[in-house]
Amino acid sequence: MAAVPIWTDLLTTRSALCLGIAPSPKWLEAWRMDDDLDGARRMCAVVLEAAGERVSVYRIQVPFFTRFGAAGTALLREVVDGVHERGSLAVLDAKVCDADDTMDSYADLYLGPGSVLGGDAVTANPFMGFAALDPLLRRARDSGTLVMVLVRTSNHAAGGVQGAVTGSRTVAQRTADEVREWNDEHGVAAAAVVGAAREEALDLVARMPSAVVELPGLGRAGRETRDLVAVAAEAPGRAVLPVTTGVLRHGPDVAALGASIAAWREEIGAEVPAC
Ligand SMILES: O=c1ccn([C@@H]2O[C@H](COP(=O)(O)O)[C@@H](O)[C@H]2O)c(=O)[nH]1
Repeated sequence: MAAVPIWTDLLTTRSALCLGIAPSPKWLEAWRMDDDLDGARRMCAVVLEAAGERVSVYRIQVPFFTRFGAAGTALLREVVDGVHERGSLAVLDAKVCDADDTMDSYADLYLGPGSVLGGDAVTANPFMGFAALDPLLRRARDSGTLVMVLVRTSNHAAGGVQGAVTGSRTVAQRTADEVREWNDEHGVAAAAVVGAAREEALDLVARMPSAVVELPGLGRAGRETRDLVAVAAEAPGRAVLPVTTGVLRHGPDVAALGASIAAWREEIGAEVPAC
């Protein structure tokens, strides 16, 4: 079964670059903007103006909006609408984790045009067991959206849990296999976050042949762009390469941000083959 067509179309025609939108206290201070709702609104407007239609996907950090309460949630919806006006897709990075009908309520909040926030994907944590994600995955499938399951994250503490061996596989490998099985059985709605180093990432991506895979790490110290591009090359039309720090550090100047986005596109685009 193939990856979701709209994702493949955008990832191949616009490049695999995904831009992070993160109106955090840290970035608002660095951009000399007030750490309040107006500051967050200004920052998002600058990011969207600089990137325009040059990125296929925006990864929006949900807590940096919801920390402002109901008004922050409304701003988040405005930003999702702005992403859609640019013909791009919005990943809502909320890392949800729960079970049963609680997951349905997360779908009501995050997934699809009829939801509160209108996202095209939401990130989800499988720590309660992969089967606990099922209600969210079904809602994603029925709304043409994706659940990006944390298969292997890039933070330093992740290895202790995700690298632990259960039977003959690591937890990350087992989760990757569960992503594949879900897509094979129910239709493609399970995507994956794979923030591992090159060899481990290659193995995990190969285990999920139909899944969209987000490969974090671009622009981070200690991560080589060529390694990420090599992994993305094994997942043509379904690899998403997010960058946040590597672009936002050039802000708030719109031209400098735009130049950085163009440079990242070139750096990854030339080497990621189309389908
Ligand atoms: O494995 C993961 C998955 C998500 N994140 C998130 O990324 C941002 C940092 O983005 P950069 O593009 O690296 O600047 C961070 O806020 C996490 O929420 C991650 O770090 N690792």
